[in-house]
Amino acid sequence: MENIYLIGLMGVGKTTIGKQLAKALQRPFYDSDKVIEDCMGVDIPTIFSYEGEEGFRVREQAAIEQLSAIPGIVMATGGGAVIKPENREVLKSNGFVVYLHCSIDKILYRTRHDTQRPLLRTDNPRQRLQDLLAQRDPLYMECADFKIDSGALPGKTVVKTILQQYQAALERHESIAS
Ligand SMILES: Nc1ncnc2c1ncn2[C@@H]1O[C@H](COP(=O)(O)OP(=O)(O)O)[C@@H](O)[C@H]1O
Ligand SMILES: O=C(O)C1=C[C@@H](OP(=O)(O)O)[C@@H](O)[C@H](O)C1
Ligand SMILES: [Mg+2]
Repeated sequence: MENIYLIGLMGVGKTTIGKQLAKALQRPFYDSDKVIEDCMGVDIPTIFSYEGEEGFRVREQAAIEQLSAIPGIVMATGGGAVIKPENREVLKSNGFVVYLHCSIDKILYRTRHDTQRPLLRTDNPRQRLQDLLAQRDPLYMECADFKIDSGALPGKTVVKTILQQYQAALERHESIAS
């Protein structure tokens, strides 16, 4: 319960909002993608090109498992973290899971100059995002303690709302435990 995990499609703002949340709570921040890149010494597109998505998923699972053992952290996951059932169990059982979502139009706009997301390197990124959302939305929903639109609201409001929901969940948790 102590940790906060951010899940959701590419470009919804997990990394950005996660950093702000951690700062507000004075907690350590980890981004599973960055941890994998730092560990490998290469970027995500390079890992995809050498090891494929499957190889990346194995590394992602290991990173999420290791990071989740650190108490009191805020972690931004990669958009596909929920694919593996093992990750879903780790997220659900170790923290407060926040599902960030926003419109596909907004994601396309935010990622229009991006070169770091191999899954968006396609002729039709809109279709790719729609397909990924259809596959993953039920998985995000399975894990989520709270879902919030990170496109319609200013970042500061998103952070403030998540903090309120997290505090309320902690209080509920403590009253059940006592
Ligand atoms: N609330 C926001 N308002 C405007 N731009 C944002 C917001 N959140 C994120 N962005 C921008 O959108 C892009 C994707 O954000 P990022 O945090 O990397 O998303 P994710 O980690 O979910 O893929 C970045 O360029 C970031 O600066
Ligand atoms: O949706 C996905 O499968 C992915 C999302 C990326 O993270 P962001 O969601 O932070 O962009 C990164 O993990 C990798 O490119 C795969
Ligand atoms: Mg990210």
